[in-house]
Amino acid sequence: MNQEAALSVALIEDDAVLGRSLVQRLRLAGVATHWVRSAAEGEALLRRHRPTMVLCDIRLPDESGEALIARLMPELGTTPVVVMTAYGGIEQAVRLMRLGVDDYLAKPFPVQQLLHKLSGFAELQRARADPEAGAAGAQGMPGWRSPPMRALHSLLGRTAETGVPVLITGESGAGKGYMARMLHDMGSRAQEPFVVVDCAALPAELAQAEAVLLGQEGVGQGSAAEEVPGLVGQAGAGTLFLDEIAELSTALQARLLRLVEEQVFLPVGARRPRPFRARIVAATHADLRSMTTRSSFRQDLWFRLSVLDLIVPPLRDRPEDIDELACYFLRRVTGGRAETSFNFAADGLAALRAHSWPGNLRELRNRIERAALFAATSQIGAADLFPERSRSGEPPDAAAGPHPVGQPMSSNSSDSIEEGRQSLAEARDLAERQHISLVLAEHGGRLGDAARALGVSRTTLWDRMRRLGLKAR
Ligand SMILES: Nc1ncnc2c1ncn2[C@@H]1O[C@H](COP(=O)(O)OP(=O)(O)OP(=O)(O)O)[C@@H](O)[C@H]1O
Repeated sequence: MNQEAALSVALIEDDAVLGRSLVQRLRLAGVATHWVRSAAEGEALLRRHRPTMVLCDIRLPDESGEALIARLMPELGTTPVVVMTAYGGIEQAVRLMRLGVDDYLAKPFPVQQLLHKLSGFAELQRARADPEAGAAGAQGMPGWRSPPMRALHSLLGRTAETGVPVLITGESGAGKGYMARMLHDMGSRAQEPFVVVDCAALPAELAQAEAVLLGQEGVGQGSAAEEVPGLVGQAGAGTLFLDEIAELSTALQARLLRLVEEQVFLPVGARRPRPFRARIVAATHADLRSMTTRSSFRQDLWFRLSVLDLIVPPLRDRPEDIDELACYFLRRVTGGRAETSFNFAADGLAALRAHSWPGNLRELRNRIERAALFAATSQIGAADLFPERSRSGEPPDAAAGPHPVGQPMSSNSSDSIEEGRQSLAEARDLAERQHISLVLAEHGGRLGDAARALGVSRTTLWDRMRRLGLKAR
């Protein structure tokens, strides 16, 4: 390992023999090691010292390592935590990783394994500290600071190499698609195709949908007849990502079940099934479990898909991630010049932290992109990010025609209405237009979701939009 002198481990282990031996071996490898033997001492150590990595035993004399970590996790930030366990096996490891633990070592383990993990974490920390770092750095991986996201990251890492189906659930815009892509990129499938199936956009007619999904044999005439591969075949040995899986028709659910259970698929017109080698990752914001009780989703398929159930928490449940994500989106929109061209004013950051983010990361990204486009100064403030809250709105621009939904409405002051020129009806329509437009943008233009968020029926929303001159995207 390089730069060992800079590495340090906080070791919390009550077993004197193992503790002494680990200290010796780590010091020999040039790793500064602080060893304590109880949870209380561990807590005191971690409050005054931030190591490269925390290595903690699960059974401690005064408190369990699990309880200690659960309590300290919010303060540990991005400091990696590895637990040593002789008991419990995988169930315990999964529970610990849900707490935010980064990895575990089953006793007895070779010290080389520990050193390997340590150097990996050190590499990640260097990448995070370096703004020019690549995919593993802060630019490539923002929003993983909070305990639930750290836990998810650990789970992704552990399962990236396995082929088990994964079901990703979470609110709209929380990052399910992003997570699916990460799972693909983290394993050896990264070199293989990542094929997205938007289940909501498959043709309504079964034969057409089957052809898109499974492919079709004998397309064309006579000897020129050939097989047109479907999305399933195109996935090869990579990942087949089934987005919005709850939208899949009952007939296609049956085809998918065969794919998952038997690892084969039959293109339209083919006599012999083809082998299926890709990993299936499905995502939905719907509650599949309750759909199975209403028989709108097959229970057997749900069981098969949810071997590993990853829940992406909504942004409001991980406030620790907001600042980093906001800076990341700002850097992206300004082509990496955030520090020199744009910055968040204090009230801007405070407003971002206080918002409840019903549209999750998509809403955050949209608001920042819009603010960077329309902000009057290089300091992005609360009014740039939440223009709908400011008293002065923008005038309905008759000449511009209907405003496309999902795109921000201008908050440019030159467009704003001069005080006293608006009738009450105009002011109300303007506020309504802005609000509907924003909620639709937050929900990716999906009328159903936006209607739910606005507390009206789809038809009412559609009517209002028509009357206000708003067009669906
Ligand atoms: N950890 C992350 N870091 C950076 N950007 C992210 C992260 N997670 C999500 N995003 C971005 O946030 C936006 C929304 O994410 P994504 O499309 O994955 O959400 P989703 O949960 O799949 O939404 P939907 O259910 O509406 O399809 C995308 O632009 C995505 O690139």
